[in-house]
Amino acid sequence: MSTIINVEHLNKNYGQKEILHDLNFKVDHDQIIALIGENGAGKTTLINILLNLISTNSGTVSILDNAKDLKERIGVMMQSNISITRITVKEILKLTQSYYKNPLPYEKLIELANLKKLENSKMNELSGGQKRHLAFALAIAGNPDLLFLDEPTAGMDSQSRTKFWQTISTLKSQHKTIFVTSHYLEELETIADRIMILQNKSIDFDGSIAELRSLEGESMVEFDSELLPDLFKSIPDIIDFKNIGNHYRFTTKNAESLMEKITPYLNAISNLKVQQNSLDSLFVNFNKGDANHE
Ligand SMILES: Nc1ncnc2c1ncn2[C@@H]1O[C@H](COP(=O)(O)OP(=O)(O)OP(=O)(O)O)[C@@H](O)[C@H]1O
Repeated sequence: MSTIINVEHLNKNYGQKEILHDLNFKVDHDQIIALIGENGAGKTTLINILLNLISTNSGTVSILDNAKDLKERIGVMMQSNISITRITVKEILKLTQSYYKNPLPYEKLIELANLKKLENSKMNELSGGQKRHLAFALAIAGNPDLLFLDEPTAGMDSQSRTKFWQTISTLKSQHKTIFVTSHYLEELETIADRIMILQNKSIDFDGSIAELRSLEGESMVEFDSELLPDLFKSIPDIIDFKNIGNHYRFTTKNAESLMEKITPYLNAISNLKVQQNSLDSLFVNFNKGDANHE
């Protein structure tokens, strides 16, 4: 099978400012890739380069092996909402479908994008969240193989977000490849096959969430105790330790060995909580580790 995205030695500057430095990665079929990074890290810049909307300073980018029908096979939902016009949702979707050889059937399209109740609304009458639904519908109208989603759920209510990610899951099961950026890391956590962390101008981490956990800590253990913090200092495999007043919080690679260590003190411990580390805290730890290494 061909490679969906292939990036080699990609460099990008805006004027004197270097944004991306020597990026190298490949994306294969049927994957959901989450590109995460702080504001200004360069995520949108990278997507714009992949879409050939802006140029690189050097390096090569190939999408779908530069197929002749490339435009037909890519769907895009950018951060900014579509411009406002007075035509209806149905009219713009039908028009967009007409540009493609094998568009999604109209009924399927409005169902997937959650637009059934809005098909006769004029575009300029849609709310911010509803415009995101429409932007998504326009992105998938052509039944693309590769979908770029830049902050897709920004402005959507929580029910819509849940439905949106279910739809993304369905699309993946239909062999679509999805490249998504979002600051809502808890949403990406369950859906992404692969996490790419963009920081310091390069891809600093590229792997599964399980791999990120093995690097940055499987679990978070929290409890309240009157005991002195020194008692807890010799516990192995601790990645991060916080003690505020009576509250203790450990990020650990090995929750079992931590539990063994604290078992003798269980009488003096309350509100014990053990949970798998979230993508949010993994990302924070990753950033912290990176800052410490600088
Ligand atoms: N056209 C431009 N000209 C000059 N600098 C730009 C331009 N577009 C973006 N930048 C700068 O490039 C950097 C990366 O911006 P980019 O929009 O790619 O970040 P991002 O990771 O998508 O951020 P966010 O999470 O806030 O959307 C930022 O410092 C931004 O100010």
